[in-house]
Amino acid sequence: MSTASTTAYVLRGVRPYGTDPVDVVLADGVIAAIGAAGTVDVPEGATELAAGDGPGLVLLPGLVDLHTHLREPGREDAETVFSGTRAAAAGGFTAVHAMANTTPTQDTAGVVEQVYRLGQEAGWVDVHPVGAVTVGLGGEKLAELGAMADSAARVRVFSDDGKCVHDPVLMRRALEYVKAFDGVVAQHAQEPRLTEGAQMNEGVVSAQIGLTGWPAVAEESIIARDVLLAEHVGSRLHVCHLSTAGSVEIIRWAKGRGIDVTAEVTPHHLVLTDDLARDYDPVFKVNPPLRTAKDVEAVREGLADGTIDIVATDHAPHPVEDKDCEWSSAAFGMTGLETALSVVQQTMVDTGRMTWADVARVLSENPSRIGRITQSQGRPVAVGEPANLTLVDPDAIRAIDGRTQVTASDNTPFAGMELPGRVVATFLRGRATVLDGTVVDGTVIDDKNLEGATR
Ligand SMILES: NC(=O)N[C@@H](CC(=O)O)C(=O)O
Ligand SMILES: [Zn+2]
Ligand SMILES: [Zn+2]
Repeated sequence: MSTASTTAYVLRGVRPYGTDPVDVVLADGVIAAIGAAGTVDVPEGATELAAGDGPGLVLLPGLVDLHTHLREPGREDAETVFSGTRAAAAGGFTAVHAMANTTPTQDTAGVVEQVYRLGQEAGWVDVHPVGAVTVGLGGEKLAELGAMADSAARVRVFSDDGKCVHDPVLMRRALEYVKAFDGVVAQHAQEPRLTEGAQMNEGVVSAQIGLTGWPAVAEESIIARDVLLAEHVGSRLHVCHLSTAGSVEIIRWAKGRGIDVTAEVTPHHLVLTDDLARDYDPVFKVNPPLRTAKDVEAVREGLADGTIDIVATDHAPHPVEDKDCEWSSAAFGMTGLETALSVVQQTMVDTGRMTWADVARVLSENPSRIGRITQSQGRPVAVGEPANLTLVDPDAIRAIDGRTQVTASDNTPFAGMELPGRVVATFLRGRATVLDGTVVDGTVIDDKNLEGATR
């Protein structure tokens, strides 16, 4: 049962991709009309959303996250499918890919279908489970990739994220296997031997404060190996959370050679540096680690010039007891769903390096394409298209506070900072999941996901 399509909306004076103001009508789950003020037919009883004073709200295709940790099953104390997807809607997302490092692992058709159904029941965003590459993320035996692909969850993205698929033979087999169903292997690029006991980026800061370093080469050597493997077997590779200047160079080289590789950067790697580790506050402990200012500049440049295809949150919620402890025993990871768009605005749009159309590309169109969900998500803001939309106020300034975020965990590295931009409304197939910057509770099972088996 879906409550979609019952309410019609007219968005007055909004700017698709940041262009000139128009009125946009949403009805029956689709974009019914777009036109100059006063020129479009507004269905009777439609709810009006006005852009207010100033330059007006920016209308984007609903955001798509290729890398979200929802923690269910297994760590419901950190997040559930419900709480994590509610946070995603608050952040402007209409679809997320749920990473496989759950307990039990998302390595069978049964577990991915369970997560897929939980996503439908929650109804906040489309949930696309990622399948594990190896059984239990153990790195020894390929999981049932085909069964997950054929399941109701229709898995296309496979990853042992949290762990690297280190065995080159297994990585090769996985790349070969996923070709049969147009899948992609998303690699967490971390050479395990080079990162034993690693706590933060290896560099000046780690030497000064006495923490074991995670060298850039541990990431870069795996990426270099994997792009060559992908070329050798003619398969598609995706690189998770790329974080170093050298990694950007390797991807640029690989794309120049025609290798079918895509890459993501997280919001935190676009702005934060390893200097933040100096106070030993584990909120800044993450994998891969925060790097240097030079790396931050390189990933921004790579994102602007298209070397890096997408921004993915790597939303990694952890309960207080796993983060509020000594640095060396704290968990790796930070939340990101509710701050991602603001960080991209601050680092890329407000600096003049990207347009809002570019934001739509890196946060919606490209992740949809990589995840093979282009029937339903990352589609143009155009008449007849499904009304998966995000309405942003770029002039708002928000003070970030982990305790008031929608996610069940409060480990945001942006706590205490002010960030530009606020998600005013999010629509999933024409149904508002967020209005006036607040999530709309009382949603019900949404089984209209066109990519799923239940269409
Ligand atoms: N990014 C992190 O630091 N942690 C992730 C795992 C991962 O993305 O590698 C997690 O699951 O907590
Ligand atoms: Zn990872
Ligand atoms: Zn991750």
